[in-house]
Amino acid sequence: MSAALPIADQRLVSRAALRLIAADRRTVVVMMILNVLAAIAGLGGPWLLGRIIDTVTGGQGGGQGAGQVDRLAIAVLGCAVAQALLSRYALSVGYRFGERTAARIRDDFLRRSLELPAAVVERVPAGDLTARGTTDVDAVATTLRDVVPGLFISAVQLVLIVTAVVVLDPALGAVGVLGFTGIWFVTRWYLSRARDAYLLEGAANSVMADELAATTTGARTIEAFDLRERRLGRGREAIAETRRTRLATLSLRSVFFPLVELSYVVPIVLVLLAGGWLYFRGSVTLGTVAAAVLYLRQLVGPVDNIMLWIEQLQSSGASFARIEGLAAVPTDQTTSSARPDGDKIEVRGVRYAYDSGQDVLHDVDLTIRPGERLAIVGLSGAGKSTLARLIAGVDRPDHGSVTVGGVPIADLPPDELRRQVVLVTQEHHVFRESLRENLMVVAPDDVLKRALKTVGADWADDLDADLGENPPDGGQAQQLALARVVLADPHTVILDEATALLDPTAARSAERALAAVLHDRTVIAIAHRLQTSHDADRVAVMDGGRIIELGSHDALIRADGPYAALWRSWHGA
Ligand SMILES: Nc1ncnc2c1ncn2[C@@H]1O[C@H](COP(=O)(O)OP(=O)(O)OP(=O)(O)O)[C@@H](O)[C@H]1O
Repeated sequence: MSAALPIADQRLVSRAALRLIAADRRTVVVMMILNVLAAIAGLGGPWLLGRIIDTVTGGQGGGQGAGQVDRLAIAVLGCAVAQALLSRYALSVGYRFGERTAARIRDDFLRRSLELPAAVVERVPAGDLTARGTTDVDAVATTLRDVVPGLFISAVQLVLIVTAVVVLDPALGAVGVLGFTGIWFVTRWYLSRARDAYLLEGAANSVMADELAATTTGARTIEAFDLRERRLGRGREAIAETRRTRLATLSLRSVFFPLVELSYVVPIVLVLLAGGWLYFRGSVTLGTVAAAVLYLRQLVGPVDNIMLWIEQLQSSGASFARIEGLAAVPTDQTTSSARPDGDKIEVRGVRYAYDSGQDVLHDVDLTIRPGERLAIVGLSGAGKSTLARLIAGVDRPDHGSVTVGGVPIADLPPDELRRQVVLVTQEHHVFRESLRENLMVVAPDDVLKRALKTVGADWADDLDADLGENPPDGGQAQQLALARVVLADPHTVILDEATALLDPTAARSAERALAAVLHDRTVIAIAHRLQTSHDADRVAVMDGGRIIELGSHDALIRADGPYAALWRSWHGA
């Protein structure tokens, strides 16, 4: 168990973000044009106010001056209305862009989750995939919808306002821009720490989700083995770690925002000082100084938003890196284009270890002849299920090869693999769908019903029955899984405790029925019952990750080796 899913590096995240923007580039262009127009309209106000001040201080009294001021004031109002309308329109275009892009991310996540090799999904902590698919996807979707459009507007406003101050008076513009450099250093300090801190927070969330999932799904086991205290301890540790990582990001924010607040005052004070000095020297008018200060005051809005959103971008950037991490999972699908030549399965010199631990299979050699019935027996932990997974193409051997018709089984594309080998274990998933959809194939009703009947599923007469509302019990789910195998009709079926959840009579009848359907198929059965190995053409005896005996039941009994001993112990002799 356990290796967590990878996290995408910054290069992959940037590339993914550019891909999302490119996918909706027309909207992005419209958004950009609307924002530029809105920001230009916003620039009119301070400039016109500066002109009003100059008109009044220039001593243009009387009717002519008042008329001029009235016209300027109406223009200020016009600019404000135009800015509001354009911004509103830009924002709604932005929201639509955000929602569409969020839907794309959700869609990609679902597709990538489904493409993950089964062996990877089995080994990653369940909470990790769940947290990425819920908390992380939601965080990115919210950011895309609310933050990205706003950030865009603010960035355009920022550029235009700074340009306006410089055009208004280059000297005052230079002082203002100089005053804002403090924010640059504060932001750099924050950004250099924030990504790692948010990644740690995301990882802690995953662990907590995993612990909670394990506690809820394992409720029965916890009760049976009195593991309450131990689970509580694990839960508390996970909660404490989540709190610690959240406090770390919180403390970064608690330094960042006050420093940003302070940085706003600096450029205004500097421009007032420089403006006053230039005014008394007669280099600028009072209106120009007032307009420059108003512009710098206007900068506070967009810069404030950008700072706030940079913060949110950090946390959702970490979420996006976790979502994109799925793309970095090696899909292991070196799908072979070669088609198997025949149905013979060959296991040659196979060694295998779980997660780079110790080998649990050592130099296993086995040839399975088409149409034969092979029973694999051995004590618990001998390696039977591991060998079954390799033959089913779920895992790949670390050394050696497992092939069908000369092609490595794990390299077969999923559709081809399903036609070749199907592994049936006691873990069957029943989807919250109709019985018909749960059978996984499109076939006429009578074919589906015949398959269900074959495996003794007499309860399953209504193909439209909603299994989400009336979930089948363990035995019924097992019959459903066996019916899926009958319908998939592969040439090799591996049964690993496939009937363990049925009562002995039902199990015997399901096995017999299955044997009838699979009479010309290759069947590999991990044998837990005497009858299975007795009825097999050959029996492979495993011990300590090796095949130590191979032959027919009769021959092995005659040889009086480990199988004969096992057989006697099964008999209770
Ligand atoms: N997912 C896993 N991660 C790590 N080790 C594993 C995993 N599954 C099995 N093992 C180890 O591999 C070895 C072989 O296990 P395997 O399940 O193949 O044996 P088995 O003969 O099928 O046993 P059983 O009859 O109890 O199912 C055992 O030592 C087991 O602990």
